[in-house]
Amino acid sequence: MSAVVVEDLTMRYRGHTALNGLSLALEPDTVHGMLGRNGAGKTTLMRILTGQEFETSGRVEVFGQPPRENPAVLNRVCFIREAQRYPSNYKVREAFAAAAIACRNWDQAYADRLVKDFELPRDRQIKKLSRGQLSAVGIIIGLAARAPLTLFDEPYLGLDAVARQIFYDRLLEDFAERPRTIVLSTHLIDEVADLVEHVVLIDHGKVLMDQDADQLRGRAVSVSGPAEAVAAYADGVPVLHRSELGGRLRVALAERPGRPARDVSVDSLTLQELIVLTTNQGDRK
Ligand SMILES: Nc1ncnc2c1ncn2[C@@H]1O[C@H](COP(=O)(O)OP(=O)(O)OP(=O)(O)O)[C@@H](O)[C@H]1O
Repeated sequence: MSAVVVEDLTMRYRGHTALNGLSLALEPDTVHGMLGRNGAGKTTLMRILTGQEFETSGRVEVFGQPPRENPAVLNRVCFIREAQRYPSNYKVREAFAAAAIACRNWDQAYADRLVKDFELPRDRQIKKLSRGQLSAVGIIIGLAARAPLTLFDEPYLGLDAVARQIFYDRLLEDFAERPRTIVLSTHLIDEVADLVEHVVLIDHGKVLMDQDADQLRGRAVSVSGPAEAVAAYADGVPVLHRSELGGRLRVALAERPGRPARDVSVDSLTLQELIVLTTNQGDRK
């Protein structure tokens, strides 16, 4: 059974459609990357999945039930947002104490290890933390909560590269021992390219791409060379982008067609390049 099923989901705010007939199924025990441009609808979708917002229309099920005002679902969900707020006078350790009460699967020993990894000052007031330290608080709560559905919405604003790597490493280690359904929304696509198992690309409130990462890795290519040779090589394959200069042609292809001629060069596209090209192509339609 899918962990999340969304069918024809629409969310309209006054005068604006944030989700526009979006359909999606997320497999359980998988790390999903949720990608898309600013304003694509990612946060709105996550807010609906976690019962913080109610859809205008459509079907939403999390673990087989609608999340709306449903403790049986919401007790199994943890949502960490970019600008997570805590009561302003809380100290770091008090935020964790509150999370321990709210989260059924909370692992305090694991939270303590993560506090050391991120070098967080436990006794400091949350409002005095640096931007990155504040993000680390959310990440620790999201990991130590061990919720069956954990959603991280751009969780690492201000977090330095070392701390981001600690997050990715701990997430993978913990996921290997305790598989659960994780949704990670991020704009740092290449950083998470090896971490995510499944990629969902949202654009203008719809799903533009919904694929296993393994199928995407190394599949899309950039091809360049003499225009005629490249055109012959690319024949019949979906073209994501095309540019021609002085008899030389460069195309980005959604799939690698096979062995190229000797004067045609073929390079793999990164996940980020593929996402950008696919989004641009979607926007042109
Ligand atoms: N409460 C609201 N009232 C009106 N419009 C809203 C509201 N919340 C979100 N929107 C609009 O809905 C669209 C989707 O917003 P959303 O926050 O879901 O995007 P996002 O994909 O998470 O973007 P980002 O990557 O910038 O965080 C945006 O155009 C946003 O301005």
